Amino acid sequence: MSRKKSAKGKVGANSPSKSPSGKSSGKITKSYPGIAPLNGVVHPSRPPISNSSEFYDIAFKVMLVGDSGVGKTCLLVRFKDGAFLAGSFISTVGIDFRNKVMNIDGVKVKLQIWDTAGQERFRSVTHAYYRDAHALLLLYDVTNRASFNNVQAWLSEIHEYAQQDVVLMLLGNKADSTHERVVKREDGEKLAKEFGVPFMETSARSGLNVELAFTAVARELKHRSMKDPSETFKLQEYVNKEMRGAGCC
Ligand SMILES: Nc1nc2c(ncn2[C@@H]2O[C@H](COP(=O)(O)OP(=O)(O)OP(=O)(O)O)[C@@H](O)[C@H]2O)c(=O)[nH]1
Repeated sequence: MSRKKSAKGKVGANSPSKSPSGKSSGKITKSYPGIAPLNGVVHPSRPPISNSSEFYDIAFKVMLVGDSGVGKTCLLVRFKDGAFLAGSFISTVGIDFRNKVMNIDGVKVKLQIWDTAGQERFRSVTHAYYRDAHALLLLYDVTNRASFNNVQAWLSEIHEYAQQDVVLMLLGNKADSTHERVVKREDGEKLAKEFGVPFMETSARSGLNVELAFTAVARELKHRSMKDPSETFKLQEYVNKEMRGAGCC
């Protein structure tokens, strides 16, 4: 698979966007064409529009944020294509997205997942996208202490630019890198607890918890949008239960 990332960085310029794998994934505009109205308005299996090729009932925008190199693009590619982008690291330029439709208890939930550039120089570009995000996955790299130390700064940024009720989850990525690990799982758990954010470790390389992270977010968003009082959903409890079930951690 090509390791080439989107290299346009012309957000709002209506230039065709390239996915991390080099495939076209649609146009980048701030009006997000092809996405259902905000706050999870339910559509009776609406037909595909714009660049989406699958039917869905509800759609949400999810953003991946965190320092450069923590594995945002790799996590997205693992989730979308089930593959790992090995090889030399090429930083994302600007912002890009890919769609995935998930079946959550018979409801087709479409996630439009935005992969942002972690580099400081693109920060003003990504700020513009926070406001429309329904969920944010904030990543750090368990082999990079600085990326963990920066989590607090990312949370401040999120509080400043994102919606107040945005679904948020902290992910400690590269959990496969046992020898290079410098951030313990307990440290991630502690920090997450401190800020009241659900947490889990992931690995884009091995696939550990990647599907689970997106499924948990999709379930939370679906639950919120359906507002079914008979059903309660607690993201962290769901994640813990699923991980125990999988014999993990
Ligand atoms: N061992 C290991 N390496 C990973 C994992 N995820 C990503 N990497 C590697 O980390 C490097 C950076 O990954 P990217 O996904 O490009 O990082 P990013 O967060 O998108 O970086 P920016 O685009 O600069 O924001 C690449 O060399 C990947 O191969 C993982 O789970 N395990």
